[in-house]
Amino acid sequence: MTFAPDPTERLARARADLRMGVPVVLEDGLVILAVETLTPGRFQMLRDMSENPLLTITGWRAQTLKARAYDGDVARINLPEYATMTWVRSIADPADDLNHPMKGPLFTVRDGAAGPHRAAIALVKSAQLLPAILSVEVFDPATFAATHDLTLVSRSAADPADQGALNRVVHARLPMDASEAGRLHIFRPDDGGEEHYAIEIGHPDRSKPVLTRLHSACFTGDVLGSLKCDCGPQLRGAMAQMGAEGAGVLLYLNQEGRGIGLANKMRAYSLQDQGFDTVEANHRLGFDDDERNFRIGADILKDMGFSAVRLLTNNPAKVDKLTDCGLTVTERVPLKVGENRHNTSYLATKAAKSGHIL
Ligand SMILES: Nc1nc2c(ncn2[C@@H]2O[C@H](COP(=O)(O)OP(=O)(O)OP(=O)(O)O)[C@@H](O)[C@H]2O)c(=O)[nH]1
Ligand SMILES: [Zn+2]
Repeated sequence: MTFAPDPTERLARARADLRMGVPVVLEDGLVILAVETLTPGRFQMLRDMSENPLLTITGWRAQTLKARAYDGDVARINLPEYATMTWVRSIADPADDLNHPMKGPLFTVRDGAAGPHRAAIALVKSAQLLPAILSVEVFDPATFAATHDLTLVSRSAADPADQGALNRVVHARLPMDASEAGRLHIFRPDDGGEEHYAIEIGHPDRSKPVLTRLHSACFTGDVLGSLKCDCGPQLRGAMAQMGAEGAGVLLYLNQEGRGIGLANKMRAYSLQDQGFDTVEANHRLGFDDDERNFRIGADILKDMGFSAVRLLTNNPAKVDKLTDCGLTVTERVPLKVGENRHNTSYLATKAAKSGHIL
């Protein structure tokens, strides 16, 4: 027995380090730095360490930059001699793409293992940073990490499919506008990631399908009343329906911006102001159109004793994911509220490209 953190527990440290610009060491023998938080001092140290540092971006970002992605979902680019911090940043961040479209030629690497780079990209994504990393290889990663007091993580721990289990923390009574018979439950993952919430309304019968909503956090829509999406009215509409029926469960999942985080969502909004739609903006940033993991929702529902749901959604992917996770979705209940002149094209894009039912 030891007090030392296990590989899953070390993930939270690794995410915090990367967000501060501190390198992280992968057990496969890679020292990585997030491009978004790169500092001049550490950039220089990385260059001094190796003749050939690599800059890894996602396949989506490579597509925008017209770079070859031999590894499919990631592209490992040789860091050119002339690369400055500004140049590296411009590879990761599309903010200025339209003014400076030509950044290459970019030489993508074919040899060597892509797996550790894929894990590194998953790690910076889970830290809600731009999906781009700089790396150098080290021969003895454990000694290197110990010598420099860096966090050492295993590739399997960084795999998002292998995320930590959720634990119940507490629940308490919460009277609300939608229903005075409300309870708020808090769930905490054991990998130090975001907490998620379940709002239980009334006393749903566990032996029958429960009216359910999987709501993804949207600070702009839920709190600020943004008109760019339909989240705020959907949140309140779902709660009102549960209140009217006397029972229901709303999962408030902290997966802001379809899982890319608020800062990246605002980067996507800037790109949308340049004329790209919600899906294209995610891709130009290097993300998939939807980075959420709905298994979290399924795990919470099961933990609360529910096995069958009537799901309030216009998104068939949510139905499929819950079904894949062993829940029975007896009905998809449409939730069509909050359309306005600012979000018509956003909703149309979700219907055309993401399979949403209008
Ligand atoms: N990346 C990105 N995220 C967005 C954008 N607009 C809204 N979001 C996020 O999208 C999520 C909203 O999704 P939900 O309403 O839960 O689900 P949905 O997939 O639209 O399906 P419904 O159940 O039909 O509402 C929230 O996390 C928002 O923050 C955008 O333009 N870009
Ligand atoms: Zn929203």
